[in-house]
Amino acid sequence: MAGMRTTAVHGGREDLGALGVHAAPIDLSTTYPIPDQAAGGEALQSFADGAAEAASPVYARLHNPTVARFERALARLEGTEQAVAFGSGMAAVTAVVQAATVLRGKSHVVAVRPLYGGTDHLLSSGLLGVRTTYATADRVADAITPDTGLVVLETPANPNLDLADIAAVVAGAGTVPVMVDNTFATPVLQNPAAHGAAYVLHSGTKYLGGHGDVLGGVVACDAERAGALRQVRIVTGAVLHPLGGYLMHRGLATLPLRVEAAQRSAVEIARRLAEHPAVGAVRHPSLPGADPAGLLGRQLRGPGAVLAFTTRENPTDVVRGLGLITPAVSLGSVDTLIEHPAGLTHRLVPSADRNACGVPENLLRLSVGLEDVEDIWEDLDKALSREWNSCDLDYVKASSSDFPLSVHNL
Ligand code: MET
Repeated sequence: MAGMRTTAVHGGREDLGALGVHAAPIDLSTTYPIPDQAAGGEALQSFADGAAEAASPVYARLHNPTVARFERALARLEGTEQAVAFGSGMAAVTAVVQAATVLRGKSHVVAVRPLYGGTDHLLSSGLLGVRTTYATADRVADAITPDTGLVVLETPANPNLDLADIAAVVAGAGTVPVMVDNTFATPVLQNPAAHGAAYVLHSGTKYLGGHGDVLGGVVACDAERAGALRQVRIVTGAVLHPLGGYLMHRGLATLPLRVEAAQRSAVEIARRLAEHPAVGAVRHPSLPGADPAGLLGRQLRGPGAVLAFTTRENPTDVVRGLGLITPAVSLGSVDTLIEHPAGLTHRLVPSADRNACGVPENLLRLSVGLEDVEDIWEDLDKALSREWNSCDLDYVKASSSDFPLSVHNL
């Protein structure tokens, strides 16, 4: 079997030699000529029934060959039979919830916090017609009811890098399928399907695209579940644009190298932040005590390149003092990004719920990019030291206990 880097480069390119091209073709057709109306009707019916391919794509909402290449490549990296791409990560989450609940006559979801704030908000809003019970990873079994259609887990978690044992959550879920958001780890560092996850979700906007210029989502799973996801995608129209499919497919070729390089810098930045007097707690799987269940090496092949830390001063003032690092949501881009979860990515999660799952007001999330590590550190150190030098020492003493790292409520 080919190695990860080889699969990343060659996945979805199997037919290019026969086509006589080197770069994957981009098919922008919205509709396809159907000389034989009956055959076109049969193809349409096949897609409506969930087929991955048919004699003609018929219409771009049903199938797109460029997007299908990206899907095949991602499925190979995740070790699943198939993958289904969507116009955004949130469209992908929505389709999984719809396929696992409404399509199966269920209306209850169990979710482990923290999750990306948009996912948390979607699940708690009731917009999709489901009720959600939030449980800690070790209490999932207690929250399951006969009406539960899906368990939702993100590990490493957005934004605080909490780690969960996927196989243990799958065991707790019993016959209920588990969706794991694998956006932070990428298939380079973790393959949740190998640990029993039924759906492996990515916001492709992050590491898969990798350059901050494409919005998309993708779900890797078995062929049967992929068929149901395609049925949902066809009816709801939550498709990925072919240019998005092309860019995410292209991004996969360099994914292992980008993740490995950013991860090396993140380990160093995490170590230095942990010693900085202006920093409270640092969350990164590489740090001592961050992986009590011993998941590194068993489930997670590396700690990744996203970290989080609390500041002893106002976090927005720290961000204001940065010059090189980009103040922005999202992650997994070539440049280092920093954001304030309580104010941005997790703003729509009630503050009491945020605090209960280890996302305090003074937490900053850092997605370490591909710059020289010394330049990233110089920028961070300067911004942190400026705040530290001007801060009130009484305040520092009073807040030195930091935040409870692993306090969650059912
Ligand atoms: C609109 S908030 C955004 C995006 C992204 N999912 C993140 O965690 O940063």
